[in-house]
Amino acid sequence: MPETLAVPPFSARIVERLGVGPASRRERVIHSLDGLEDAVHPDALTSAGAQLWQRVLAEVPDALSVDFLLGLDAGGILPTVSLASAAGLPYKIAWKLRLPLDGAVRFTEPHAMRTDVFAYGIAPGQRMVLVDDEITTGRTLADLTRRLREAGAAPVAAACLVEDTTQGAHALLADLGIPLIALTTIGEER
Ligand SMILES: O=P(O)(O)OC[C@H]1O[C@H](OP(=O)(O)OP(=O)(O)O)[C@H](O)[C@@H]1O
Repeated sequence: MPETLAVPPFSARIVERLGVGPASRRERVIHSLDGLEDAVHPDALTSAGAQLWQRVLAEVPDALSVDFLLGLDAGGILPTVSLASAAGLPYKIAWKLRLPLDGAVRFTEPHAMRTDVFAYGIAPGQRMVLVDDEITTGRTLADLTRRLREAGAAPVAAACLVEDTTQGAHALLADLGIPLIALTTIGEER
């Protein structure tokens, strides 16, 4: 019996991609289907955040010293809140919304209908862990990483609930010096 991880249904794209990879991998994330018909117990959210934070700390011990978590609108919001709660760290959300605020870090989500995303209130020297619900190509987090660095900030790692390992995200982010830590994966084992 494979380990079942609590992954509330934050993104329709996760559900769409459950057909990727061997059945044993699907069983590990099948819990994400629970929320399509049944209400999700809040313990699932708490558990997902706690498990993911333990994995982040195992790979990036200095993650505890970051200034905040930076999550992505929209699917990344709930995992960011649950991870921040587990970590005891503050969080910010990068919004798909242009607001009349100075100094926004603008980055691109290539596949989205609204491609422009804005991280507000980023200051030089700030360190952060990036958070999203599911990572497919990794191109969104790669562009965010580059733009944050241009602004003088320092992303140190990325955390997600589900990584599709067929799309090269791990290698793309590793090339940028960003370890990608996933609660679970779909697709082939790395
Ligand atoms: O690894 P990538 O290929 O860059 O894709 C990852 C992004 O795709 C999803 O967002 P999406 O816009 O599909 O949904 P959302 O707005 O509901 O978060 C997901 O939440 C990530 O932000």
